[in-house]
Amino acid sequence: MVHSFKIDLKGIIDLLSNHLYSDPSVFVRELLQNAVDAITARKNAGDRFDPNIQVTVESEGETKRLVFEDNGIGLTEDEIHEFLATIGRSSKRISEARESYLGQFGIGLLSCFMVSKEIRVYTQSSKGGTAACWIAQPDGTYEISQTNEAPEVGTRVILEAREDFDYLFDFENLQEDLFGYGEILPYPIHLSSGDEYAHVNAVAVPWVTYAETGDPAQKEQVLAYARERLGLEALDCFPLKTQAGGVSGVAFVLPYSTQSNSRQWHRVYLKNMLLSSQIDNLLPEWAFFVRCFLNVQGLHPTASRESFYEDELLTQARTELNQQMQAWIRHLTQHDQEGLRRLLQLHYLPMRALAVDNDEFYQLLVHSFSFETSTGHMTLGDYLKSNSVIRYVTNLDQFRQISQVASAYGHSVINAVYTYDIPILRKYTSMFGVPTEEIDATTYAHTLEDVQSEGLKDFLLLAQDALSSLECQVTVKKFIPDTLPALFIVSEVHQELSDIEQAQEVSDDLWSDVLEDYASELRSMRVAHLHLNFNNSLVQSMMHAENPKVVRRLVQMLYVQAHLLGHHPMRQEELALLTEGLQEMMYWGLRADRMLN
Ligand SMILES: Nc1ncnc2c1ncn2[C@@H]1O[C@H](COP(=O)(O)OP(=O)(O)OP(=O)(O)O)[C@@H](O)[C@H]1O
Repeated sequence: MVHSFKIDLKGIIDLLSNHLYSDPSVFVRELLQNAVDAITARKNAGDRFDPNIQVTVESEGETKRLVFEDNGIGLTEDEIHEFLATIGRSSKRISEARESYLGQFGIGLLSCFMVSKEIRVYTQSSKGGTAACWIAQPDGTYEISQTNEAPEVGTRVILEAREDFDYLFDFENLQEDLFGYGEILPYPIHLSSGDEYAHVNAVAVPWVTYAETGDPAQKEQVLAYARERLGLEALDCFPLKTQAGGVSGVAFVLPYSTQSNSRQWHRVYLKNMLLSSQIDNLLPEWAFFVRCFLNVQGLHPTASRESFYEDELLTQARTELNQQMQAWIRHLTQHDQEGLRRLLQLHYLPMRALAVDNDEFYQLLVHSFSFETSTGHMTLGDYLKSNSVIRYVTNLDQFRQISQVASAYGHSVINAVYTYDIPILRKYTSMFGVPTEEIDATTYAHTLEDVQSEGLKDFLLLAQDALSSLECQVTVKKFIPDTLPALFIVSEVHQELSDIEQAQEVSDDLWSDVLEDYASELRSMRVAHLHLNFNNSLVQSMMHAENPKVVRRLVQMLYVQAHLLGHHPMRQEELALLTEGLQEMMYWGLRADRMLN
């Protein structure tokens, strides 16, 4: 035996009116949507008329009454029974022109029970016949009668505010809601309450026309709208338009930085009526740096109207939007370098993160990413114009140590210490075949030209002795610039040793002893190098100086100077050398002065 489900009418009405929506003010949306659909239906039927929506608030003692009137198609008595009074039945779903309507589920009107004890409808069909009055109760009963209070053609819905919701019938609240949902509707919405009146959607919205025409001359107006209406000082804006789903709108480039994983909420209208300002499944995931205003004609909203169904059409629309956003970035790379620079500067990290993950994006942007190099700040594109190998260091100290010498040799080295620098540079090899080379200051120093000379032996012994307490090896090499007397290169181990020694200086005895074991192990590795520059005139004079005491002091001072130039932390040893050395040199200066006079 086949049975049919039974329905608890009261329960269903309660569910559909009180528990489907998160916000009671959606009744305004449902009434507005019905008025718009009724106007569309009358137009579809070929009637010529001036569409109009009139909302009036009347007060009677403490009670507030909302009168919502349209001059749309209206309903005959039969249609009232069939559509208005049949839950889940919609005239719009069965219409041939169903795509032109906003509603489809046949439940929206029930949302009025959230705020009103009854729903009263006066309606006159454009097809003629007698006008009818329908009064519905939340228990599922209704009365129907003839009336002479209906509009000439159209429908008037009357709600009486429940006490706890009468604030929703305030002029300001209604104006805000009607404006929010209907700002870009092409039909006039008039609101009046006592002496107050507003033509809610009187002002044309510039982004809607800009989205249609794409006319750059309108851009300033659109940006001004964002500034004044939304408080958004957008960096830029550009139009978006898709075939699939009939999306058209504008993307505003955000003036503040965002996370690459933070999805933006976009304000989306369906057939000119606000669907939601929190739609997040229409734009590609990487659209974190824009906020979009979109008007959609042909995508399918979910029943709660909080998002769109994930169907083929939505996928296609998303693909088109993705391509258009990429095209905009490509346009920047080709025609608006300044705009691109601002965009990359502001959304520095997320743009780089995106490029690492997304090949298309990488190809689009990698040449515009800017890096610090030993020859100044430049984009990777400019770097590659004069470098066939991408050389980079991954440590700031190393960068400081070698950048001076590298530049003099015509090598440009990239300082790749910031987040995503390394993966971005390495990816270049796999994408474009240009080799990358990670450079370490120690190995770089080995490429400097050695000086082989027996005569240097004594000098080197003396110099080495001058630095005996500093775990530093002295060599003589030839390098440019000639003006640079010495280069101090520290390996990672030495760096570690310095850190330990600094920690020892501020530790108590016990802890300092514990650290000492480790420090002495590292000390035995002797991993810091002072490379004296054979090309430098001061070094030349020093090598030929007669007095070993002078040579020792000069070596020590060059050590301290090179140490400082490399931005290495000064330990007590270096500070002591600096103080003693300066004093001694001042003393020598004074003595020389005395001898001359
Ligand atoms: N202002 C109106 N003018 C003419 N007909 C109306 C009006 N309001 C409601 N109706 C009729 O009542 C039916 C039910 O309306 P209701 O708002 O409950 O659902 P819907 O608009 O069809 O769909 P949805 O639940 O998706 O909003 C509509 O299909 C329409 O036939």
